[in-house]
Amino acid sequence: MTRLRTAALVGNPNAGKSALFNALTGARQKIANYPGVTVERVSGRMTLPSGEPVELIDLPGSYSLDAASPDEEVTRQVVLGEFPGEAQPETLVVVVDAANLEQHLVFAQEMIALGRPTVVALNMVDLAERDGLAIDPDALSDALGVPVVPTVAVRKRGLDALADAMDAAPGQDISTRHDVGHLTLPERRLAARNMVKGAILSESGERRLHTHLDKILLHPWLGPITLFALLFVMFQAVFAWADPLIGAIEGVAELASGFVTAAMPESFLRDLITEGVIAGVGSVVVFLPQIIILFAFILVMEQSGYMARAAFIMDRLMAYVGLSGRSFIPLLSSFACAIPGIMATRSIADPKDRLTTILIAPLMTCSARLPVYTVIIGAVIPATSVGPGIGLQGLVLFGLYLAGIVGAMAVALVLRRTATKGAASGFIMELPKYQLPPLRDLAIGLWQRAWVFLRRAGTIIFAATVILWLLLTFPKADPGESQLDASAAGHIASFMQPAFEPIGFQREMTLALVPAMAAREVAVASLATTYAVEAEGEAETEQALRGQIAARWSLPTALAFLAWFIFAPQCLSTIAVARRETNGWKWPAVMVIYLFALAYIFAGLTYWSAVALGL
Ligand SMILES: Nc1nc2c(ncn2[C@@H]2O[C@H](COP(=O)(O)OP(=O)(O)OP(=O)(O)O)[C@@H](O)[C@H]2O)c(=O)[nH]1
Ligand SMILES: [Mg+2]
Repeated sequence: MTRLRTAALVGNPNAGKSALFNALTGARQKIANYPGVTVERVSGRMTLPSGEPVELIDLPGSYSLDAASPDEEVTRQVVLGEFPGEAQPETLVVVVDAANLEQHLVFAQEMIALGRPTVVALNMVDLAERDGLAIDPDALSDALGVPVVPTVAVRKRGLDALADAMDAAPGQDISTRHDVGHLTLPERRLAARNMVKGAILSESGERRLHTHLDKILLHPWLGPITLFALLFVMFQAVFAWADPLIGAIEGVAELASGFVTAAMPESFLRDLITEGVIAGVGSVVVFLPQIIILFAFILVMEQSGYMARAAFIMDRLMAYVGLSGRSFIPLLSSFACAIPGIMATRSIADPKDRLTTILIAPLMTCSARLPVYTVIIGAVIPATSVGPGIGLQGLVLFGLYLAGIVGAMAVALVLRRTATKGAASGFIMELPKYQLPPLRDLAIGLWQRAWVFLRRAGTIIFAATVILWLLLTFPKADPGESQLDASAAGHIASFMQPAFEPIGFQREMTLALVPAMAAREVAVASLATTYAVEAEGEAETEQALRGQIAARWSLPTALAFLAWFIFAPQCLSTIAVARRETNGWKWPAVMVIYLFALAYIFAGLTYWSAVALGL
């Protein structure tokens, strides 16, 4: 029996391993312009020019085999053949960044010293060239003692030559390699510097611009101000740009509802479609434009190289609460969704840092909260402007995000003094080059995001809404009784209501909290469906959810509901991932309890102070 030959892509973080992996295997691994993107081993199939199939493994980036963080540990185990159920890969493809060569050659030497068939992919030569840096691959190859192939992973350049070199790799004569196995780290650094010196053909001044950019963006106080301003613009844009589109989608939903009502006879099915599917699921789908705008900003920041700088800036601020800039990227991913955010904590070496980050990740405002926030802000906060180009609604949204961040930092501060006591660990992160975000990657990223959102709407949100609609519709009300009072859902809501009455929640809001455990957006769908069922038979009060809320909720009640959603751990999947990543129920339980407690307390404080202020 012949086993499939395997080759592993290894190298420093952000060298372009996953981009190369995608180019060679046709896969679609996430690539982004900051270190620590890949945190698991991923494999795919490619065929060498000789016709031989090879299993190619993409690994997390690593600075050394003396693994520090869990993702680097994966790399170490796979490379050394210690990964459970997997043989040691025959061929190593060391990916180095031509524009950061000196730093990348340190780990490359460690790989070559293992004495295995090895090929070096001199990647990102386009960026090096753009910077005016030309490297001689042959000189580098002589210095390293292994073949060096220039590549541009994202343009699929140099792939054939790389495949040829991989084909020939098993026949390499290891004995001609310089014996570098015994070198210490400082010696490797020195050797790397000399090798780069010897291999540079020419170097020019294009890098100057980037140095200048960094002087501003990494400046002790200009840097944080820029970051803050950027985030501010992002939240303004979420409202200002999306509003016309949201209005258009709402219009389509109303048309559809009208059409179904006209075309179908009065029936169970018709009510299910108009009240459950169109009112419920539709009320969530209208937020697609906002989700896309938010992610366009985040993806551009990731791809341009700015995000790593933001982490660098945040490092100092985060040190105050006992975290490092390492936690910044997992926390930032949590703005999309806490699940990838919690997964991304695998790149944090210190276990206590990591645990703290996992516990506070749900406080970052995930995109599922956006529909809840926007619908309520749209309903109760007037669309006035409070300054040139500054809308009040965008400001409130920014405030809610900020409240989540401040809450997370406060919790981190407490945790680091109690449950996860320990010294804050240091932070090393290389800063990627600036680049114009490749449009194609942007488009793919946005498409994937939109798809995730729509799939949630079509599956989990749809299912939760239909179940809720059934519970709202049965048992049927007697004449004179309200449908909500008579229904099973109404009984559940009435049962819970005493607990939520004191913090200003109305019964349908309390009810919305139950299905929202499946996914937060369902709170919106649930309110829309409840109002649609209630309005049934009444003189046509057909209006979008925003209008319903504006008519029914007082300002203190609406603000309390917003405050609740800043903190409430309303997402079963996040709890499940926290369990998996912490190997037990203890920490997820701590998380759920503290988050519910905060949600209740802050919703209550908000409600009572708003009432006291006469709002
Ligand atoms: N211009 C240019 N960009 C590249 C090239 N290869 C990769 N990139 C970009 O470099 C960034 C990092 O690429 P990844 O493939 O995610 O890097 P990685 O080595 O897998 O990083 P980790 O998973 O964090 O270890 C992405 O923004 C890519 O689009 C290249 O040859 N030229
Ligand atoms: Mg990767």
